[in-house]
Amino acid sequence: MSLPVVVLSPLAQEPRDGAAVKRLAAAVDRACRETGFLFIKAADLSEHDIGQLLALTRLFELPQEAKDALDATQSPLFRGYNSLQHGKHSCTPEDGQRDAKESFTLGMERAADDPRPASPMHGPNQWPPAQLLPDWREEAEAALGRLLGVARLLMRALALALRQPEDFFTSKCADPVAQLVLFRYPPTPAGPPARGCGEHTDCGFLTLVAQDAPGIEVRLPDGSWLAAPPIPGTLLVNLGDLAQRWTGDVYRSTEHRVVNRSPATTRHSLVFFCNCDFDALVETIAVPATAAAEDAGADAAGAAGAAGASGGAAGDGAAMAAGTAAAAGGVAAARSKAGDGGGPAVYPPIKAGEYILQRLGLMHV
Ligand SMILES: O=C(O)CCC(=O)C(=O)O
Ligand SMILES: [Fe+2]
Repeated sequence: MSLPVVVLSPLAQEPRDGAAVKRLAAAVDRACRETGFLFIKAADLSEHDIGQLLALTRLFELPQEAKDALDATQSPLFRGYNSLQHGKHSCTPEDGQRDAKESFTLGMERAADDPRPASPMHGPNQWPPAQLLPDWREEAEAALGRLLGVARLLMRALALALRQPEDFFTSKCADPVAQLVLFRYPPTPAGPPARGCGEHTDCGFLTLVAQDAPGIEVRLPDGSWLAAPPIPGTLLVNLGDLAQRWTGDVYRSTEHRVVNRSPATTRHSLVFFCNCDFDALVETIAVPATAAAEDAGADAAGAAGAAGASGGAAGDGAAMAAGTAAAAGGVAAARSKAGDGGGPAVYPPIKAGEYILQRLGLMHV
């Protein structure tokens, strides 16, 4: 078992090669149903560009007191620095163990006079002083923009994979709730390797990871762990719980962890957690429980559209109940299964930002 590498360039090319776009959407669909993990390659993000993104982790080379001056606990949105010794690190806080890593979190800013509706998850970052890290802020702001561009390309692929209009997700991501987190995981010179990031699922929509050394591991359906070391010129992508919820549990948000098993190499990563606009409504999409055969794609798309519009169940025999749920005015607070046959689940609609806020609250308190 290995994770696929999906090349997104057919979506950025004009004129479109329809067959290549269809193959790309099918590859994304398959990966999202299997593990929700894949590597992506985007034409305007070269290996050199990814190296430049990772160069932001030079922040960790600042003297400890300069990093402590940016402590995340000073920030209402918990943005800034988390130290190896004192910070709150754990993605799995309930087990009381601390993760062996430093991190630095940035998010989307918004000027006080911005005319858009307020978003509780937009706000000021803590920036390292320019005299200590010249150009760092400009590079970090550019990185946010670049990664958002790649995430939007991926969203278009996902929308096509789900047989939705191509702008289904991008139209909900004009000014998304997003965070960029830099990590530094120390090596393990002796003894059992320390846990860098406890096993967890991501709570949001899409996660894009640039990494310079092995360490991240993905839980496979049989319970074993698959290492996902860096592939030059690619980003590792995984779907979070919001994506799983959106697709009625058909697409997977899979557990993963980080363990730096190297005795000598420090691992750095740059992780872009991309969600949707704070007010974007996430309503379960009608997704066939089983993938349509590639050459039957057009037929399946037609069936999916019809099922969504009429609120019925159709397609390749899989239950497609999201339309039904919407027509019935929503479902009970708990998830409900579409029939007893183990078809896609249906969740009540929720605003993306509220969902993330709730989940991050759980992660960080
Ligand atoms: O550092 C990484 O590669 C991934 C970290 C991670 O899974 C997370 O912070 O959610
Ligand atoms: Fe994660």
